Amino acid sequence: MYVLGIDGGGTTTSAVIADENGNIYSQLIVGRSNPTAMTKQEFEKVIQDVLLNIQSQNPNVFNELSCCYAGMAGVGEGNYEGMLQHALQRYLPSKTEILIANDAVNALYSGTLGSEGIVQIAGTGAITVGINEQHELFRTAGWGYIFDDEGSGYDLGIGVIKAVFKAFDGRGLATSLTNRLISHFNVSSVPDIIEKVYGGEHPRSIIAPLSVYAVEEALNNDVMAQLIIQKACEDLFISIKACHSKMKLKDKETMVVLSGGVFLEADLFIPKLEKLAKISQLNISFMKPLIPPAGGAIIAGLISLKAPISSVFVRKFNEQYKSSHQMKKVRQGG
Ligand SMILES: Nc1ncnc2c1ncn2[C@@H]1O[C@H](COP(=O)(O)OP(=O)(O)OP(=O)(O)O)[C@@H](O)[C@H]1O
Repeated sequence: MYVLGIDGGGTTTSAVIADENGNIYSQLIVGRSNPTAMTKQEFEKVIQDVLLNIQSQNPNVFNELSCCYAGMAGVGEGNYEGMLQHALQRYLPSKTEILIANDAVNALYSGTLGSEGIVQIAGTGAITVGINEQHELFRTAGWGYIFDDEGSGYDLGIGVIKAVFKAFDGRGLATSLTNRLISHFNVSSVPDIIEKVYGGEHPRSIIAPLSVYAVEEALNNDVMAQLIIQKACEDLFISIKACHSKMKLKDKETMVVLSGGVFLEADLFIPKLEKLAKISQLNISFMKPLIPPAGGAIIAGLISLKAPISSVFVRKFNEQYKSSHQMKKVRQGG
């Protein structure tokens, strides 16, 4: 049984054709496909490019697709499902079932492999989404970087800049983050950072990448960086707890999947989150994703087809899946 899984996000769109054993037949990673942040024409063009490319890699398998599961950013927030359905229908075989959902479903199933649970996404932004056995979605946080998105890459980046300026003034402890920012922005003094932050691209794209310094310097035992990470964990936990309460899970054991760039070093976050869960007496466990989000879309598609998922799925899928870095090397002939 062949499923096309699409994971459409604010930065990249990943599409994969796979079967219930985790064998991959076509794969592609392109730029963003968030209908809330692009014109209808731009969005339709991305979908067209994705489907034509995926088809050209393996036309025979493409023609036999049982299902296309598209988990896309922005779905559920506006009236985009119709537009997406229409765009997909144009290029897919007529017998292929089309299912559309929010990309949080992909992220959750990349860890739980189809079971209910909560996914805490922390990339450039941060949002908590719970999905129960009835496939109902519960959302907390993630209302935008200006006043929300606590625990996101942007939020950590703001924490880094604040710590550096406070240390400069003597309002805060000296921190190794200062040298990291001076070298990142290639400036000679802390005040020179201001022009770099205000003078260029969108502040999100300048500030969010600084989150990596909070993580790295926390691992290097810098006190200020550790405080930034601790605060992020506390904020993220408040959102997880609120989502858990909305889902009315009570004492039922619940998995929380940590997904997104901020959690690349998940082991820094997990013990802190576990401690907070223990204090709150919540029966939740935190886990890293087992497969990429596009694999989560394949799982969701297989579940809707009531196809059994093989015990070798995760291993085979991970062996055959190429990261965006590997895909780039293939395109460059490396
Ligand atoms: N090693 C790292 N340590 C800490 N933060 C990181 C690291 N790598 C990436 N990030 C953060 O994650 C962000 C990228 O996240 P991700 O790739 O999950 O998706 P995104 O599409 O940009 O975000 P979103 O899900 O909010 O749309 C970066 O902007 C940065 O803030």
